[in-house]
Amino acid sequence: VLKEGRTIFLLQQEQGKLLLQCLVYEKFPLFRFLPTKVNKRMRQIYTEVRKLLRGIIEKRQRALEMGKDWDKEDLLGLMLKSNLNELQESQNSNGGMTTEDVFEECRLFYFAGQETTANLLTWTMVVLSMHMKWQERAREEVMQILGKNKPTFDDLNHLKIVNMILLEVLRLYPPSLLLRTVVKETKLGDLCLPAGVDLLMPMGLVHRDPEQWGGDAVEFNPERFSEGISKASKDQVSYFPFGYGPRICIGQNFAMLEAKLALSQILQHFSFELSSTYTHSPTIALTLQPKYGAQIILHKI
Ligand code: HEM
Repeated sequence: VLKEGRTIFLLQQEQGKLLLQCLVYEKFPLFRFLPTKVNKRMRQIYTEVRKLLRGIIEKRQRALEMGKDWDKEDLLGLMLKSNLNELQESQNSNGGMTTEDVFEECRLFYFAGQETTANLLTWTMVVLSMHMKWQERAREEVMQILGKNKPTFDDLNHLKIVNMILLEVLRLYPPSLLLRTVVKETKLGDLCLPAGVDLLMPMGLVHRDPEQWGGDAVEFNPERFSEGISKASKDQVSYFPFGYGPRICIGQNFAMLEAKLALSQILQHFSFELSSTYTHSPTIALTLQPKYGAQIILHKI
């Protein structure tokens, strides 16, 4: 599954890049049906990912039906088990999710969880290279709590400075876009938004609004999160790197845990600085990315 998972990540990454070339479809919707190179490759990737994921799902489904693997508590297992339980309880073949539904959920999880978390880590490395004082503070905390040991779940929850740093990076460099489509005519303040309009939440602007964050709004200052998220800005709704409301990121705790796990191990073993070839140019390309890459030099410690 690990090997298939890696292939799925690579294919979806390529799919994301191709998707950027499809923005023209907004203006020319019929383009999406033409047999262009991009369209053909996108369809090919979809089919390949579908085959790989369905293979993983069906294999697990068969194992569960034979009474095996009920103790595996991963996401796929949870979805399939709850599904089988529901089907048994409702005695109704329409209850529960279909294999196709489970496939779509898995595809979404692969897509939503990969580049976002990778970007958070990338920007954290960039910003900590620009602010050596914070890199040292983070390393001190990591060494005090973990020494050179492998982090446990409990250890990661005690990393307060690292947590503040990640929250501040998510404020200044939120990886994800937040889009909404107006479904019926809506009045918003003085604006009248007609149905069908696409909205892009200006997360980056709200996260840097001096009225909310104070005079140092554009500066990197993790200290502002020292008393938690709710005390960092004037209104709590000014901070939404993981979205807001009922569709808030379901993977947010997992993402923070992954980032802490990776960052703490990097800090344990390396100090790092920016290469002179680095050019700071955050660019939105599905996620917020360093336009010219993030060239970082690591020194073993
Ligand atoms: C730093 C990392 C991450 C950021 C910044 C992020 C951000 C977001 C945002 C802003 C949304 C809301 C989208 C909307 O309302 O339109 C979202 C949704 C979602 N995220 Fe994340 N995410 C991250 C990591 C993850 C991870 C690691 C996973 C899974 C393992 C994940 C799975 C999902 C899923 C499944 C949704 C859709 C939830 C729904 O519609 O109910 N995300 N994410």
